[in-house]
Amino acid sequence: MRSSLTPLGPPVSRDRIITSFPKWYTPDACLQLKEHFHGQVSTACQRRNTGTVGLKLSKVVVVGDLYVGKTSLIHRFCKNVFDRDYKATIGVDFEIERFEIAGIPFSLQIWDTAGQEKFKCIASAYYRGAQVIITAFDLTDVQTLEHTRQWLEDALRENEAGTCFIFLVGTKKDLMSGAACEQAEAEAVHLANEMQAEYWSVSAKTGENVKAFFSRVAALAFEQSVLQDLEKRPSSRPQVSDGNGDLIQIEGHSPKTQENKRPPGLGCC
Ligand SMILES: Nc1nc2c(ncn2[C@@H]2O[C@H](COP(=O)(O)OP(=O)(O)OP(=O)(O)O)[C@@H](O)[C@H]2O)c(=O)[nH]1
Ligand SMILES: [Mg+2]
Repeated sequence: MRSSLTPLGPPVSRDRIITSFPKWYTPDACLQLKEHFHGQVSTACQRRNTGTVGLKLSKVVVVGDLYVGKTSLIHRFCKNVFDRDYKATIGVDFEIERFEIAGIPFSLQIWDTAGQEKFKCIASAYYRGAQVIITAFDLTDVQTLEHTRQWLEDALRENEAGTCFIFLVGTKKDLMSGAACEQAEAEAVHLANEMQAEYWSVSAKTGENVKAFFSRVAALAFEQSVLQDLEKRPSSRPQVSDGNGDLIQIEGHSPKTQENKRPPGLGCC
């Protein structure tokens, strides 16, 4: 993960305060099923011992075909607006969204990229250093789902293997209902599992699931950032798990738990 330092700002708005771990959309395609912050993370937050996590920006990159609704999704979350007119993104754009998670400030830098082929080489220059990759498709257009594999491959090529959380997001949920929606979601869940991604259906038009989705993204990125920060610290004593996900220290090793043995971002359901 590549992060940059950002100055402290005014207090975050109430709806960006996360106190408990946000839930997945469906247990059939989710990155982790646990409902609480990692024991070490909770302890670090309580002790305000989260290092530089509160001062950094975590990079989120949103990719997918043109017209699937990437910009609309980001604008719904960051500005609470929806524009029915299509204005193609040219190259890239970004928004910074501030949270308070378990009492610690945390910011996402959300990169909106162009889906149009002619802008692809500009957009792909910004894939590097992503902690989260969101691959978006239009629930009403199955071809856009098929193309997400390629979008993901391109984004992963610019990042270290196993370091990114991957989300697959079906947009325009307001246009789907009944059996057609169930069918589209079932196909997407299947692909999400192949991609080792977490699946969400959202609507930028109605706002359905948009806040819940980004809260989930923020919480997973935050937890990973705190764990990485803790791991980087020199430890004079080795540690063993006490069986509850917390650690007991012994002589001379760095922290390791059941939960962080697998590189975060690889499906762990
Ligand atoms: N009904 C409905 N329309 C949506 C939704 N999200 C986006 N749209 C519409 O879909 C069109 C494309 O949306 P954009 O957000 O501009 O798509 P994009 O993926 O950013 O497109 P590029 O920037 O070209 O890659 C616009 O006309 C939006 O109003 C949604 O949730 N529901
Ligand atoms: Mg756009």
